[in-house]
Amino acid sequence: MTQTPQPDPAKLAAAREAVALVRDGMKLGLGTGSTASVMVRELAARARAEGLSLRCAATSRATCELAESLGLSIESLDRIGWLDMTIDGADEVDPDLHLIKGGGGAHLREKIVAAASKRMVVIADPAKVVEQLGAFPLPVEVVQFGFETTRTLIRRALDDLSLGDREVLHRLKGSEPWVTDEGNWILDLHLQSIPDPLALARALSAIPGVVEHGLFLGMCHLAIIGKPDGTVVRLDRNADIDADMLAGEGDQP
Ligand SMILES: O=C[C@H](O)[C@H](O)[C@H](O)COP(=O)(O)O
Repeated sequence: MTQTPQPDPAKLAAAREAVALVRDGMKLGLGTGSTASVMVRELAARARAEGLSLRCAATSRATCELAESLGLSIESLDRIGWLDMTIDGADEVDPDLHLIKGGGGAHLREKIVAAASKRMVVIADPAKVVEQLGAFPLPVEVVQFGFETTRTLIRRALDDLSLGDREVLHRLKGSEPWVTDEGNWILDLHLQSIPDPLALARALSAIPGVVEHGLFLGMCHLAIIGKPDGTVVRLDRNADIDADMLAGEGDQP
């Protein structure tokens, strides 16, 4: 029998803390990625042990398959309607709880599900906590039609924001374009830093051909940061971030 590998202790701690927020009868959004997968496993185990009745919407095919394989019932978002809470991972979290998401290419569905939720809870390990967004390449989902034109329009928008000369790379899987669950392609914007996330978000959203970018601004209500020793830190918006939480320092996994 194939054994599930032991989860990273920091991700497990964050996932457990988030799953403890779940109440019987809730309607939940389930995120995507390695941290969200740990959460889905914990949620399924708790639901089974306590007989919780939950209705869940998944943010990707991968999460849907995992959740269903563990006995969670997945419905379409439109069938469930508004959700009580979404629990998801992130690639970066800043002190305002602005996020970069989409490292796994799921940010389009993730953003729709988060927007349909009363509360978005992000779970992450300390490496995701940053003072300023942008070291992680910003994913932008783009339709295939006119792809190079859209890429040029994005480069011009970056120029206008004094973010020119940055790499705008077509995400590949092997030698083929990486295709999202919605059948689109992804550009990864290697920006190093994003001094004005709101201006960038507005500029990207205004470009025809851009379906969705990975900036989640003002959407996250609570970030739960798991640490390798199994403890967690909760970050509310504008809470001071302890220096040792910052990426590259302190308790790294
Ligand atoms: O598209 C993927 C999602 O936005 C993930 O939540 C994000 O990439 C974090 O994933 P992980 O928990 O694997 O680092």
